[in-house]
Amino acid sequence: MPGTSLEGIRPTYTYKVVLLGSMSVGKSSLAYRYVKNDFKELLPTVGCSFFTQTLNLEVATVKFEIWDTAGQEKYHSVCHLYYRGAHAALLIYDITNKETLNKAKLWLRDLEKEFLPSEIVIALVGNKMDLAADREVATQEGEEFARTKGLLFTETSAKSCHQVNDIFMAIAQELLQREQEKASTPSLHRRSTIDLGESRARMGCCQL
Ligand SMILES: Nc1nc2c(ncn2[C@@H]2O[C@H](COP(=O)(O)OP(=O)(O)OP(=O)(O)O)[C@@H](O)[C@H]2O)c(=O)[nH]1
Repeated sequence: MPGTSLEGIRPTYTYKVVLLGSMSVGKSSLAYRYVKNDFKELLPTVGCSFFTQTLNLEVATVKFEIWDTAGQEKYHSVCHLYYRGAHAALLIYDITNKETLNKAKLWLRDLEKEFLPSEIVIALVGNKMDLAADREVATQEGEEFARTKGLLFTETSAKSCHQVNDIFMAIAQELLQREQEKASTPSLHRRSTIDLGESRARMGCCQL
């Protein structure tokens, strides 16, 4: 019967996901790997770039709008504009560079000022796992920090395609679970649809 297929009744959720982290940790490479399943040695980001990816899951369609921010220090002051309205954030560091984990902790503090824990899903991501021989950050260190802060955690390699799909899938699952919880407690504020005014503001910010 028309309109009663699984496709017809499956809800669609659009989520803004921001990638945050120091310069050269691999933000663009992770987005590129996830969306294009490819890796390029040079992907410099000026200001901000934008990717979309759609996941057709059994219970819902999830559309990710992935905002890739430049890690250069000069962009840090405008970054709160990028993550405004975000549903999820990937805090990315480079496992071969301890300082990038310290910077990720500062990004987390920024996010904590802007969002309640229930408003955003945050994943801590140690990238460049293929360079484990040059590791400066032990897996346990990232894992332990993520656990104390209630973050999702994984180590990835955009280059060798390790755990890249998995972390985005974990984020999708967590967001959908929160949708279910919200549906069963209707008084809570729903954030699954994109407000057009808000969306226009975001486009403006991307032209910085
Ligand atoms: N070995 C290895 N190199 C990587 C990986 N991910 C990224 N790179 C390299 O690290 C460098 C920086 O990658 P980008 O993706 O441009 O990093 P970014 O965080 O987007 O950098 P900005 O846009 O400057 O903030 C590039 O030379 C990439 O090829 C990885 O998983 N493994």
